[in-house]
Amino acid sequence: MNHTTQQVQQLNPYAIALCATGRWIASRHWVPATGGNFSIRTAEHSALVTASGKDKGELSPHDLLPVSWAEGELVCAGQPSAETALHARLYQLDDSIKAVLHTHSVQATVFSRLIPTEQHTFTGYEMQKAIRGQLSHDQPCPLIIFENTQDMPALAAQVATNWSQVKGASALLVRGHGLYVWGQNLDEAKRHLEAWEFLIHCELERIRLTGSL
Ligand SMILES: CSC[C@@H](O)[C@@H](O)C(=O)COP(=O)(O)O
Ligand SMILES: [Zn+2]
Repeated sequence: MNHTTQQVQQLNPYAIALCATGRWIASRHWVPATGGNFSIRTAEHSALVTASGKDKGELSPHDLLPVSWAEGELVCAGQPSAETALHARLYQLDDSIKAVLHTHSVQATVFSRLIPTEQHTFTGYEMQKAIRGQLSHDQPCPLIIFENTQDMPALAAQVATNWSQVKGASALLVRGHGLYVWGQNLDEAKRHLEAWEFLIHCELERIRLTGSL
């Protein structure tokens, strides 16, 4: 990145907003040890994606790399997140997705390893209404769990194959790994993240106290 591009990125409102979001997420202890990654859509076939290996609580705007995709090919000048393929696939699957946030919280990681099935349905929590499309605590709120892999294009393909089950929930869990959420803008993605982390935390406590899945 040349000096002029770097200066432009310092003033990029998308990049500034994602850095602030990273500080907020890190303050909740949801992205330890460089875990997690974030992106925000900048046009139909492009997004800013966090650079790989950064402390996500200490991002500066030049750690947000422009990534574009066309006909399945990812193009980026630097080294974007190792999980860029999944971010890009989510944007391709749903035009209304404008931001994607991925976290590695203790609660999501432990919860994903306790649940043996491919889906867990939340019900009875008022907080479910913080999620787009959820109108009542009584409305079942499913969360799909994918098996972890280091092959990100394969995970992205799995998500695409199962998209009809996933999209209503605005989130997915990767077993032993972490949570992905998305939204129609960055604020909605943040709200979904906070709501899902809360719901997962509640379910984990319920399972711990009752011993029942
Ligand atoms: C701390 S290792 C975590 C990584 O393997 C990965 O899962 C992750 O979320 C962060 O990868 P990154 O390439 O920095 O975006
Ligand atoms: Zn991760």
